[in-house]
Amino acid sequence: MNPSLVAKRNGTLFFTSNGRWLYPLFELEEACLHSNISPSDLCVEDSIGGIAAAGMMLHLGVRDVHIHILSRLGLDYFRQHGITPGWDQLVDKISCKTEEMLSGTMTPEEIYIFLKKRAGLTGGIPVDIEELHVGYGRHKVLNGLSLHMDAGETLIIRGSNGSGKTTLLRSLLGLQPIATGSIRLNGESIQSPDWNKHRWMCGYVHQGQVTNDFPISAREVIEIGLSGKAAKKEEAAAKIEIAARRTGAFPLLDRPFHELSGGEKQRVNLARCLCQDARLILLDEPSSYLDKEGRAVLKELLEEMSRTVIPTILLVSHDADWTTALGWPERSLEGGQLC
Ligand SMILES: Nc1ncnc2c1ncn2[C@@H]1O[C@H](COP(=O)(O)OP(=O)(O)OP(=O)(O)O)[C@@H](O)[C@H]1O
Repeated sequence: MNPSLVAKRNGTLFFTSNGRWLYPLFELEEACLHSNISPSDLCVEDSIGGIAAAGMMLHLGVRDVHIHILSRLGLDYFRQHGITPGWDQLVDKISCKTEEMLSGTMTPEEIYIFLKKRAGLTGGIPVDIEELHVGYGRHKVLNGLSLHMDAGETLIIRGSNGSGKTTLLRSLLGLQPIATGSIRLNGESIQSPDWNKHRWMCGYVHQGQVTNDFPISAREVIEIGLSGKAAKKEEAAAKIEIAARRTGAFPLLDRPFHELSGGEKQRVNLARCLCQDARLILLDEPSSYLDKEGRAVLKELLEEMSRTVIPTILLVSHDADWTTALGWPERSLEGGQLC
C-alpha cells in the first residue's frame, strides 16, 4: 500500500504515514517538533488534498508540496498564499465533510485550530451543565442553568454584581454544593468519587482580591500547580520558571505571596494554572488589578494558549473593553440562567 503522506529532506526520507484524513499532517507536525526540523525544509507529498490540507500545510510552514489528487479550492488557497503546489490530477472538489465546512476566507491558523478541534487533538475537555440549581440557603443563585462547551472552546460570561458568576465557577470546581442538576466534565460527573483523580484538569484563577496571609513564596504557590507531577526537582524548577516567565511573574518568585499586589498575585496564580497543565481553565475577573501592560500580557497569553494547547477556557469578567478585544463568544448570566 502506498503511504498517504511522505516527507523528504534533501531527497532523504524523513517521515511517512499511512494514516487517514488529516492525521498524517498532525503526525508530521509532531515529528518535526521532536526532531527540531523545520517543515519549510521538507518536500511533502500527499495523496489527496484540498483546502483543509492546504491550510494545515501553510500553517506548518511547508513550502514544497505535491498532491496527487488536488481540489481546485485547495489549489486556489495555496496560490492565494504564494505557493504553487504540484499535482497529478486536479478535481473540482474532494468529497469530504470537513472540506465543505471550510472557506477560503479563513486564515491558515484558523483552519489549523478548526482541524485540531475536529480531530479531537485539543488540550481541552468538554463541559456539560444541565439544569443546574445552586443557592445559599434560601437564596437561589443558579436557577436551571445549562451550558455545553466543546473541548477547546472559549467563552466569556458577563453578568451584573451578584448574578452568580463566581458561584458558577465554584460549582464547576466542585466547591459549591449542587441542589439539583448535573455537571459533567470530560464526560464524567464531578459528583462521582472518581472525579477526585481528575481534579487537576481544572485550573482556577480567582478574583484578585482574595487574600492569603500564609507565609508562602510566589514560587511555592506556582509549585502547587505541579502537585507532584514533575518527577525530578530540576524538572519542577524549570517548569515553574517557564510558567513564571510566560505570565511576567518571574521577578516575583522569591517574594512572599501575601506581600504581592493584586495584579502581581494574578500573574502568579496564572503561572500556577499553566504549571498544572489544566484542561479546563476557569478565570474569575482575571484582568482586575492588572495594569495596562498586565492586561496586554494576559490577553497575549490567552490567545497563545487557545492557538497552541487549546484548553477549554471559561472566563467571567466585567471588563468589557478588554474581553471585547479577545473576540471570544460571550453570554450573559441573568436570573440564574445563561442568555
Ligand atoms: N458564601 C455565601 N453565602 C451566602 N451568599 C453568598 C455567598 N457567596 C455568594 N453569595 C451570594 O450569591 C450571589 C451570587 O454571588 P457571586 O459571588 O456568585 O456573584 P458574582 O456574579 O460573581 O458577583 P461579582 O460580579 O460581584 O463578583 C450574591 O447575591 C452573593 O451575595
